Amino acid sequence: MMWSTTAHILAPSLAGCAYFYYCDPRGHLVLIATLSTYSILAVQDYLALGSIPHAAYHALLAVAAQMLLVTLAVVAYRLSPLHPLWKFPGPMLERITSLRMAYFANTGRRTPYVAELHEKYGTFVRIGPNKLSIKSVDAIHPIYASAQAFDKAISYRMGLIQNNSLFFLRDKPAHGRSKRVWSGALTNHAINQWDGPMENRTTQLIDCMARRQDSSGVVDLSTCFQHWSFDFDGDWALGEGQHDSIEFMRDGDPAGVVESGEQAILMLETFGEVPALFDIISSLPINDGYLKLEKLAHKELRKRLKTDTQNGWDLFSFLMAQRDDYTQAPMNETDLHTSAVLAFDAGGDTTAGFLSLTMFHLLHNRSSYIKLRQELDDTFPSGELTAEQHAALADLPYLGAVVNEGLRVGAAFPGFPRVVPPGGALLAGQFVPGGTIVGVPSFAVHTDPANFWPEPCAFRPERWFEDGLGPGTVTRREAFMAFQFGPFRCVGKGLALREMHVVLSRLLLAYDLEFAPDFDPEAFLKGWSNTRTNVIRYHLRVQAKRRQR
Ligand code: HEM
Repeated sequence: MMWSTTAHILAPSLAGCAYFYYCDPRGHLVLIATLSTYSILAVQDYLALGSIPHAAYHALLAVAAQMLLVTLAVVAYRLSPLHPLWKFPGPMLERITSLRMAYFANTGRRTPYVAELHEKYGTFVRIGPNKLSIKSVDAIHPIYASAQAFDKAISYRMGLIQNNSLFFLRDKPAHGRSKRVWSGALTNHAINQWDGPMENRTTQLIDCMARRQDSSGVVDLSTCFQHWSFDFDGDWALGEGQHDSIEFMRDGDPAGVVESGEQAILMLETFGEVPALFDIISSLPINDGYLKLEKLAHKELRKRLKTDTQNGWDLFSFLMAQRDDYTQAPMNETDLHTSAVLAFDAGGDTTAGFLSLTMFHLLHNRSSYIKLRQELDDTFPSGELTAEQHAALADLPYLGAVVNEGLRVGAAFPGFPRVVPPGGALLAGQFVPGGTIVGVPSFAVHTDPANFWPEPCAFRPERWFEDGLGPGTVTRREAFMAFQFGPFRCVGKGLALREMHVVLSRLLLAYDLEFAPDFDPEAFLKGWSNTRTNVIRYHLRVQAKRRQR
């Protein structure tokens, strides 16, 4: 009896340890194996003892003992010198589990926490059992930008949900094919086609702000930016006039679609830290709240797929053309659907967040605001900025510096996770074993005095000019990671910059803006968290007065 009990506990425990050691554990398989083991043990005990409560209880004890043994073995291994990442420093808890990092990702604390860990431990920090954060510009090129840039890590796997849209593709050839299609929709020539709709949408934004002002002229600018961004994204992704339920500047967003998109990203980031748990969570029926954006995108896409407009400049004209191109792997309905959601998540929320942050810093640093307004007034003395003039905004030096600086202080991504190829790699002077997940934390790099000096944490657009903050100004452009580098870099960079240039310029030409009288800048900064996109919990509220000319 004793021998058989020991075998019941030890054999599955050893199998469990071997699985955890050799494989990337899939949560649902672990769950199924545990439940199966429990059932087998319970049936065996029932056949031997003839009592259901006893059999259930004994099996529970045996499975609990197995889980305890596996957990102890895994913890011992992760802390031991046998672990390949043994030599790298990091907090004890992160060496054992990624659960705390997942919690911080969920609460928006992950970015500052990783930056604090680098302050304490230096360039390399073990921030997960098999994960290193490397705060070094030297690591950017080999990990992200080189011809042999590393693959995306399993953090980009959405549990059991199938998602073959560009951002989630980890297979390089498939990713490359998809990227070519998206890139076609985002060339300079393609972006220029959107100047007209962008001009219309920005005129709507100016009117929308006027409509939403309260009696003292105060308006929630963060919400206006979100609505502008989703409306324009709808045009760009699905075609102008093709999405009548994504008109948030006109109709508002009573269903909370924008927030639902943020929630979905939060879920992805949280469980991206513990992909095995994502396998389980993603197979459960989840709260509908996360799916509002998905459902809306799906509804609009179904309508879009029925139209004949395949020769436009919108993303779906390109994606549908690829679907009909039989030299490529076919895009099915699910792929198109996930691409529509990606267009809103990657394009809408990101730009809106950066617009809020950049405008906040401009209003907080009045001299920068005045300099930018002067540059715009000198260039557009009538106060009018037409669609044909959009592209030329890229040549305005102070506007460019303001946008770069907004992206530098706001790009709080905690590190885009990639996998070191088999055989390992030399990164920032240290050998890192194959299979390790690595990332360079952009916020820590962007605020490192070695890369941006003086006042690395302050919003100072002048730093983007030579010696702009005095002799010895350090501005290492190779450390500027806002759009990432290499094969997985942001495909929407050109469009995002155009959007930021146009919206900021039109707003400063149209309005005199300042913080609302009761607006608290500290609360804004406290309420800002980065989960991948910037989440602004305490919205930017401004007093806006139409400028007279
Ligand atoms: C200020 C605005 C934006 C910023 C700072 C930004 C930044 C980024 C970054 C850092 C990545 C790499 C993410 C990673 O490796 O995990 C990325 C990827 C991506 N971005 Fe953007 N983005 C912005 C706007 C946009 C816009 C407007 C679009 C679409 C029109 C877009 C579409 C995408 C897509 C599809 C990817 C995935 C690319 C791939 O996997 O190859 N982004 N973005």
